[in-house]
Amino acid sequence: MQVTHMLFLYLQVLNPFYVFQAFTLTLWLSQGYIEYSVAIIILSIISIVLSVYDLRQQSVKLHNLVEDHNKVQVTVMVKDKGLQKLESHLLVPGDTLILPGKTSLPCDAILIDGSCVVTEGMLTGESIPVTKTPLPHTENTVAWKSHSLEDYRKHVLFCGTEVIQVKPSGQGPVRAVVLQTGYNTAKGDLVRSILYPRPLNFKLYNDAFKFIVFLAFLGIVGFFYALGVYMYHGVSPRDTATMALLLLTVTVPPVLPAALTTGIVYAQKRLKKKKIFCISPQRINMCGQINLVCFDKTGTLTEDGLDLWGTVPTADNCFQEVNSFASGKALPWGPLCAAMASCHSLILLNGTIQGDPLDLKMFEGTAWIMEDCDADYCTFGMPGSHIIIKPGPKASWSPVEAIAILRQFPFSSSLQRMSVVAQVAGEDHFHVYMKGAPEMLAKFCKSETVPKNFPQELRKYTIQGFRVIAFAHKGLKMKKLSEVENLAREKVESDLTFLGLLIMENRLKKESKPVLKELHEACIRTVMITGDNLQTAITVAKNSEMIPGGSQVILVEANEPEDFVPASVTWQLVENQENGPEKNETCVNIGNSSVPDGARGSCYHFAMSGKSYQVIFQHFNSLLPKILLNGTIFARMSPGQKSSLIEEFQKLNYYVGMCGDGANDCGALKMAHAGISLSEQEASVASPFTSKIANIACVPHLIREGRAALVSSFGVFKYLTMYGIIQLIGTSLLYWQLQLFGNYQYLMQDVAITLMVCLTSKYFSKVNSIICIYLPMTF
Ligand SMILES: Nc1ncnc2c1ncn2[C@@H]1O[C@H](COP(=O)(O)OP(=O)(O)OP(=O)(O)O)[C@@H](O)[C@H]1O
Repeated sequence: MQVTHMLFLYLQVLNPFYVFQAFTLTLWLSQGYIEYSVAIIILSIISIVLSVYDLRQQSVKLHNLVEDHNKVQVTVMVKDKGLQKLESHLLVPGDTLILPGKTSLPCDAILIDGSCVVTEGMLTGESIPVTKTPLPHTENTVAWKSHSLEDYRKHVLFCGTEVIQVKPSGQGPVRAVVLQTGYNTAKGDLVRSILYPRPLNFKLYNDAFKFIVFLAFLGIVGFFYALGVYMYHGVSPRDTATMALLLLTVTVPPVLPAALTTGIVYAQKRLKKKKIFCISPQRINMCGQINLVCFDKTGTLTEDGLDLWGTVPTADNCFQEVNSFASGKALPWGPLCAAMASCHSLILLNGTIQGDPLDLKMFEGTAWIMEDCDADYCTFGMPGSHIIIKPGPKASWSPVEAIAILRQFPFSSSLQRMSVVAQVAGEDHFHVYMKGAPEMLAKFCKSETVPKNFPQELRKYTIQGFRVIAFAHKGLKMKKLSEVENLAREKVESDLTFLGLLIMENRLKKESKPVLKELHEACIRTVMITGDNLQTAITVAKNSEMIPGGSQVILVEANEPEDFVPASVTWQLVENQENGPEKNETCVNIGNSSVPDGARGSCYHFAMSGKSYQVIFQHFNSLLPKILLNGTIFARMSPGQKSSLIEEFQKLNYYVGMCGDGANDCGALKMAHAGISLSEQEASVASPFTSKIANIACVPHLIREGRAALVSSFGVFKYLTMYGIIQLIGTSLLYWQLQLFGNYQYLMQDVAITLMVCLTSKYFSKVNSIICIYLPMTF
């Protein structure tokens, strides 16, 4: 919807504050305050024009963001008529779209034939290519969304995203069926949440409103006082009424509501210079109130491009020697090397390999190369239109000439794993390779293939802060590609053989430590919410001093109820973990839930996994707030759990900031009072704030500017209300003598003094560091 200038003007003039002002001006004009009234009319016109211009700018920006994808030409398949070109706004759910190549998607659609690679940066802020696969053809009658569980997003092309590559299947062009259009799309939903944000319970606005009501009450008292005085002196009823109404208007300065937004305008300009963009300026004031900031780990606190450290293969169910990458030797050939070379969702785009930074690093580590399937390989008996990988010149010797990646079951944060089906050149059967979070992957492996010392080996690396990925494999007995194409994910991801671990360095960004220190000094709590391993998260938190040296970490583990055993929570000091789980452990059962005595000091930090969080959320809801008061590390959290945690913090009256970089943080970014997405995309609807500089230094900048805006709005508000009360008292005293302030006195007070205070507020609101202050939010 395009909102015109005239509509904005109309809405602005009908604003109760301008209606009140019109009433006041009429009164003043009737009293002969000509110069003063003219000055106020000029100021009001300037103020209305500026706000209309500002609103229109915001609306045009948002409109362009929405409209860009609405004006494309699309090709649809029409029954009995073949292919037809039409304007994208004519699409309706159920149309069959043909995707010829690079294009912007004007609607949400489900892929039914062929696969394609898209960038979803506009929706998620993350600009890495994502592979979309067609909806599998299954015979059952279950709705496709419930059938594919969380995986369904892998088949859906979202409006506003860009298709950068299409891969037709053997059966014709890439086809998708339109699911939703316009405001009903996922993007429309996000835009709606910007236009009509969730009402935020902001104390400043609530208190300001209460104070205005109080001033209005004072005005009414003044009104009756004036009536009394003028009637007592026998003044005509008409003049008495005018004088009484005049006193009523004196108390509430008409510029009051505008004063609350002055700071925001200046703060937004300063943020832009620091490459922090904002699509919801009302949130800036709220940033000043933030007293808890949640951080995602990978890509936010730590570097995105991880460095390879080593691999630990298994043989005969035992871990072997570590192959270190630092030695410079090529990774020796073996099943683990084959898995690393083939289990990823990288794509070849204009000759360069692109995709998830983790996948990129891992593939580089194998020194294999990637090619699109060409005639050569098809002569090997390999099917066409798939990615082919083969040993590069620097790779170690391998008996395998090439591997074709035939099917991908892409990675998702909630699944914590991905798998591929591949075929080795010259072989007539297929292989499944899987990689993912070690704890998750072990669940899909045959237990006898997982080394007995798996937990200890994993802990050995995670305790050093490494990021660990595990690999597994199985052979598929099928002979035909068509059988592979119809395989369900559950069938592929079962009974695997554990292959080993890949260990990656997880280096802190250089800005992380000083920023966390600054936040601590300002008494702002910091919390880590990550999808990574719990021990890795604890180590990173210690290294970054999110958990200061000398503090103790208590591991909270909660177990689901089983048959006759109720749900339980166990507490364990991380330092005591080596002593074995039996020792130093306290069990707390339902009905007897309490936080251990030792944990009440602030130098204790609770750490828990997403699984434990879920159990506590469901079975120990009254215990949750107590844990959250000292909870600092939340690991292996799914995207849904991340946003639920933010909501729980908000219930404890925290003003929560969230800083994240990936698609798995989107829900949490939207839920927080101030979500900051680290993204190269300026125009993203993923969160209210976007920082183009990919480190957490934007957090103190934003809090500082928020506080500056808040302090200046509050200062101007205080000044104006004080000024209103002084004017009420002054006028009341003069009324006693049946006198009034002169025209020029009002002119000086209202225009010269008040206007100056509002306009120069930007100079007294600039702060250079966040200090530990308690902002004056109540009167
Ligand atoms: N491309 C991938 N393929 C397979 N497994 C992966 C991949 N990327 C991450 N993982 C595994 O899944 C886990 C969860 O990933 P997720 O992206 O949710 O969080 P993260 O990147 O580890 O951390 P953060 O939430 O701090 O960004 C990771 O810890 C890792 O073990």
